[in-house]
This record gives sequence, structure tokens and C-alpha cells, in this order.
Amino acid sequence: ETRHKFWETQPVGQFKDIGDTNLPEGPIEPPTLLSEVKQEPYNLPNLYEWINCDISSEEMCNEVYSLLANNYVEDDENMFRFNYSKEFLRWALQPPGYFRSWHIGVRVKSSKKLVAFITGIPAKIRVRDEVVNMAEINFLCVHKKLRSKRLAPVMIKEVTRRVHLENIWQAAYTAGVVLPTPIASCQYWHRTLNPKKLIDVGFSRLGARMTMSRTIKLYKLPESTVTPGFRKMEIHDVPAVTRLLRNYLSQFVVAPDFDENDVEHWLLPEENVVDSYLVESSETHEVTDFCSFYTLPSTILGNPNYSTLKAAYSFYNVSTKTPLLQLMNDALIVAKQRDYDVFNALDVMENDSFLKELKFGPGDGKLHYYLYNYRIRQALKPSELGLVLL
Ligand SMILES: COc1cc([C@H]2SCC(=O)N2c2cccnc2)c(CCCN2CCN(C)CC2)cc1O
Repeated sequence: ETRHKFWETQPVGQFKDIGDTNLPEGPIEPPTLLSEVKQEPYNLPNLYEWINCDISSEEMCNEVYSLLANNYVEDDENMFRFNYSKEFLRWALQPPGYFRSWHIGVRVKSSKKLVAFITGIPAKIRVRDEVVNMAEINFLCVHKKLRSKRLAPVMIKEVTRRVHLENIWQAAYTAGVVLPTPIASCQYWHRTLNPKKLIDVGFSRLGARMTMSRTIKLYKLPESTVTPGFRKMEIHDVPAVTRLLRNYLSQFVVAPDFDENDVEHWLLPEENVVDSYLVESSETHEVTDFCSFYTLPSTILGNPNYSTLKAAYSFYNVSTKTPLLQLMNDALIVAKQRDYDVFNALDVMENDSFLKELKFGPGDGKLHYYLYNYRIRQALKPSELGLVLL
């Protein structure tokens, strides 16, 4: 059967190796010579051709946006589908040092219709004490009408080939399904901000013995944030936020190795894409804490009253002076002020310490993290993971 037929051929931790502590941690296969990397693209089925998607082109960005909006990840009951915005896609795919050749589309030769997509972006990721140049692989999407044509394996091989051509030999990716072999398995949590809408659209259900007014009261938040010195991040804060974040992330087994350019790209607020706040001490003007979330709406499938759910996703948060609980409550307050319906978080980093207390509820699925061509001695606890992929 094809279950993992593909993944058993790849340099990834294999299920049969679990627990074999003799296997060393680190790259599974050595780099090959660039001249030995396959120079030409893999073959696609006859009707289809590869296309480099220039995401900065309005027309191409529209095509990618529409393919994802109609064919990308849905929840397990097919009630919601991610609706990544165009500005979000440009942000996610054009970080410092990005390669346009890693934004790979498959289109129908005759109609030129985009029917599949997969992307990579370069990222420096630390695994314990090793900083490794990796590709972060994301947005693997095959049109609903072309599923189980075994397109995904050839797309994964093609993006791998193009990553190898740039002399990069490791990758990081996530999936809602279990493949060989997760380095960590995390749980989604959701904090209701707009209970009436979430119940109307079936995202959440009225609790037993709970009325709607009691539920609205349960999730009510203060009108304004409570932490003195809590303010939006600005460009002049980049050096201080970089120091704060690098120091904080050093405690995790796997985490991004952000420099100031990365922090400017990934964390400087951008309308409708990413929001970042910090706490500046009024006496010392020192930046002591930081919180951020990104904006990823979801299309509501088949509801007469609402078409979109506005969701915020916890990104990177650092608390050195303000208790994390209070800092994240201020993030919820700002998200509510900005009309988000729900605030999502994974149980990574120290998130477990505030999820239940801030009234997050567990979600419908797990998110499994993977490394390509890099073995980890044993799976990590979510609290050992300091990496959030979009
Ligand atoms: C409905 O509950 C969840 C919905 C989602 C996602 S899936 C698409 C979507 O629009 N979502 C959404 C909707 C509204 C608000 N935030 C997110 C998630 C995150 C992904 C869950 N993976 C999806 C794929 N399987 C295989 C595993 C679980 C969690 C939820 O507990």
C-alpha cells in the first residue's frame, strides 16, 4: 500500500529507527556535490508543467491566493478552510534571502490554470547547539480535482531538488497528519473572543447548562490593556526586540536563529498580517517583554450569516518582567479590540502555562513538526519547541 511508500525512500527519521539511540543526532545523509544534483526538473504527468510563481506579481499572487482559498487546508469536519490573504502570502514568502525559484507552481499546459503549489523559504534554525541553514517548506496544495494522482511526491522532490541547488540540505515542515517521523506533536488551542459568532458558525458549542449571555460574560475582556508601557512595536525597537527574542529562544531545543533583518521582516507590525507589541519600562526605557500574533482568516463553508472567521495566531512571545499570563491577556484584549473572533495558540514554548487560565479550549487536531535529513535523538515535548511555522 502507498502508506508512506514515498517517505520510506526519503532521508527522514524512519519509524523503524525510533528508540535506536545508537543512531547519531544530526544530518542523515551528507551533502552531495552540486554537479551531482539533478539539473533538470522532475517529470510531471503529460498535461502539466512547472511554473515559478512570482508572488510579487499581482496576477500571479491572485492565482496563488485563489488556489489556496479554494483548495487548501480544511478542518476535520470540512466546515472551515484557511483563507491566507495576498499580503500575508507576500510576507510569508519573501523574507530576507528568499528564492523565487522555491515558489513552485504546477499548471495545465493548455489552459495555463494553476492547479498545485509548494513553497520553500530559507531559514536559519538552531537544533540544540547547531545553527543549520534550512528550507521551511509550506503551502503544499493540490487542487481538489487532482487529488490522489500522486502529484504531491513529485512536488516535494522538485522543491527538494531546487533547495539542494542552493546548497541547502535540511528542511523543516509541519503537517496535520502523522508521517515518518515527527520531532514534536503539538496541540491547537483556541480562545473565544466573539462567542456568539463562533457558536453561530459551529466553531464552538454552547456549554452544558450555559446560556448565551452567560457564555458572553465568561469570555468578556477589559476594554483596554492593563500593562503600563504596553505599546505597538516600531522600527526603532528592532535591535532591542532582537536581543530579547534571541535570548529567550536560546532555551528551546529547536528555534529560529533570527538576526535584526529577520526580526524586522517577521515581527514589525504589518496591517492585517502581523501585530507585535512590547512593554517598555517608563524609568529605564528598556524593552522587557514582547508579544505577537499573525492574522489568518478562515472561510466559513456553508453558513448563511457569515462568510469569514477572523483568527489571530500566537506567534513569538517573550516575558522577562511582565508575567506571561498578563502579557498574553493584553494580547487577547488587543485582538478583541481589533475585532478578531478567535485567538489560536499551539502548546509550544511556554504557552501551556497560560492556555487553560486564559480560557483557551483544545482544538480539533494536532500539528506535527518534521525535519528533513536531520535526526533528533528522541521526540521533543512541545515546550522544547521554539519554532512557529505559518
Ligand atoms: C475547527 O477547529 C479547528 C480548525 C482548524 C483550522 S483547519 C482550517 C481552518 O480554517 N481552521 C481554523 C478555523 C477557524 C479558526 N482557526 C482555524 C485548526 C487548525 C488546523 C487543524 N488541522 C487541520 C488538518 N487536520 C488534518 C489536522 C488538524 C484547528 C481546529 O481546532
